[in-house]
Amino acid sequence: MDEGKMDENEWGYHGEGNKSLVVAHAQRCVVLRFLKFPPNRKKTSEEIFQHLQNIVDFGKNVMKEFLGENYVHCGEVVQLPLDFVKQLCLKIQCERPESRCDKDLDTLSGYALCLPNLARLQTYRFAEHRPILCVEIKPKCGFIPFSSDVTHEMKHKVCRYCMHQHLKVATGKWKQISKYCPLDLYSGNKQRMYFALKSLLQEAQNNLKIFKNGELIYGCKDARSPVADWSELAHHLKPFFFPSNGLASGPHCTRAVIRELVRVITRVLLSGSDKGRAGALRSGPGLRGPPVCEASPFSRSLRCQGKNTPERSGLPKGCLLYKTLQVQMLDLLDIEGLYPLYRRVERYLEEFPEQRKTLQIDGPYDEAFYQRLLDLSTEDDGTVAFALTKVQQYRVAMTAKDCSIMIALSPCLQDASSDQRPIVPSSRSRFAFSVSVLDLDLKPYESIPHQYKLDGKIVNYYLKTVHAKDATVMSTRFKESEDCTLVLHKV
Ligand SMILES: O=P(O)(O)O[C@@H]1[C@@H](OP(=O)(O)O)[C@H](OP(=O)(O)O)[C@H](O)[C@H](OP(=O)(O)O)[C@H]1OP(=O)(O)O
Ligand SMILES: Nc1ncnc2c1ncn2[C@@H]1O[C@H](COP(=O)(O)OP(=O)(O)OP(=O)(O)O)[C@@H](O)[C@H]1O
Repeated sequence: MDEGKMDENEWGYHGEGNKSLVVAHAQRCVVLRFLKFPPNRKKTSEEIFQHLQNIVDFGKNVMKEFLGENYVHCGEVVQLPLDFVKQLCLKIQCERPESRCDKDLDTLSGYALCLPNLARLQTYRFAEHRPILCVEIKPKCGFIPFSSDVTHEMKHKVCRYCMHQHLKVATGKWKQISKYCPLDLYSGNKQRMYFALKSLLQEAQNNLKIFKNGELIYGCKDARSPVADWSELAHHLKPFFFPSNGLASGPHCTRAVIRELVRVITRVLLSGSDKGRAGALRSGPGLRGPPVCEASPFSRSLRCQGKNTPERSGLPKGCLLYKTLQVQMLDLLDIEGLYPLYRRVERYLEEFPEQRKTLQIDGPYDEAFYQRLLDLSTEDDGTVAFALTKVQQYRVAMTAKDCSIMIALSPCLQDASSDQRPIVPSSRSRFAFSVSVLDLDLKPYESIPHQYKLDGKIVNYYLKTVHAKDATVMSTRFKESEDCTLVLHKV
């Protein structure tokens, strides 16, 4: 990229999250990722450069090691003309969802990350004329805490995502509870994975987006986005999955297309080579938590039918979901066990503030930082060193709980032998695919107290409302059955 000759007209709004905004080049397969800040909290250019460089280093030295070279794209920090950034910011403003406008794009430093556009097959430097379909999934935390520090029994039964749904709906973030449960997606059981993916398609929230040729065609821009329209989605997808047959439109066609999509995504998610060192993190068999979440409609319906809870089929060790889950499980103590250790580090830093650098709280995220993450002991010897290791592991785990997976699918030409990339078949077509992870920014040390408070809020809200309601239903049912028994007895 020639940073000297930047033209804002060649770039378009692509998407944004809570902390960054992404623009994509119209022709080339690259994006620029800018940081965002609340209006009154601007940082210096030097701080922004360091922040972005830390993101790159963390990707290179930590996440590539854990997840594997092929899945992680670190990009590079680029310095752009300020005039270009200002014009670009003005140009894209009208496309930003209202709910994200509480933060402004950083237009003062001129720094951004330049990354491959993962919504297109990243193996190409230049956009092809071949159509490309891309599915982005933010799977969230795929396990139930196994830590003995957990004080609420409910946290050993219902996963955080399912509990959090109730608080999110109550606070108006989303309109309705999703049937998606991360434990179903991470189960490795195809039936459960289909259910999870279909649930994401029904209620995408910020967990699913679909792009066609780089354009968002499905998924929420914000809570006010219109409800999911499967027939419109099927209309977009039909040429990919049924390229040459005249499958009639209508509900039958919609179902067939969605079924194909879900099957292909499941296959891709279960594929992968065994590179990366997530295996070094494998915890013992006792340290895994229950395989199902009691709130998942899938396991609930099995229970209602009197069937056993499904076995943990397990994910293949080479696949990205497996590796991501291993990194998530670096959260060995749960926030309840971690928080006192964070306080220990805090007390130490209050006494010796100059040690912040030595402890690598704000980087550098180098090989030494990575090596310390591999110590999975949970025996607290009372030292700051132990507390620090657990704090850093927790930050990395939280990062893996909030990252997204991008799956890019491109229909294969007849002579697919020339294609170097893996292929996934569907019933009527074949796709070359690539899988990547994005949003691997290490969670800040400062967010730990917020995590602690939020955790309490999520659980208490769930216990107060949903569980209490369930208990009322159960006791009514119990009363009814008692009444019933009494009646029978009398007769
Ligand atoms: O706490 P959670 O689980 O709600 O996750 C936050 C996400 O909300 P979600 O539940 O996925 O809708 C949240 O996503 P949205 O802004 O809601 O799209 C962010 O990803 C946030 O990360 P950060 O503070 O920007 O680094 C996420 O915060 P972290 O907890 O990962 O720091
Ligand atoms: N390299 C990339 N290629 C294509 N699209 C990307 C890329 N990086 C980010 N995006 C798109 O931009 C969106 C926002 O990016 P990202 O998730 O990194 O933002 P964030 O603000 O860090 O997220 P969060 O809300 O989790 O903090 C993503 O959901 C994705 O659709």
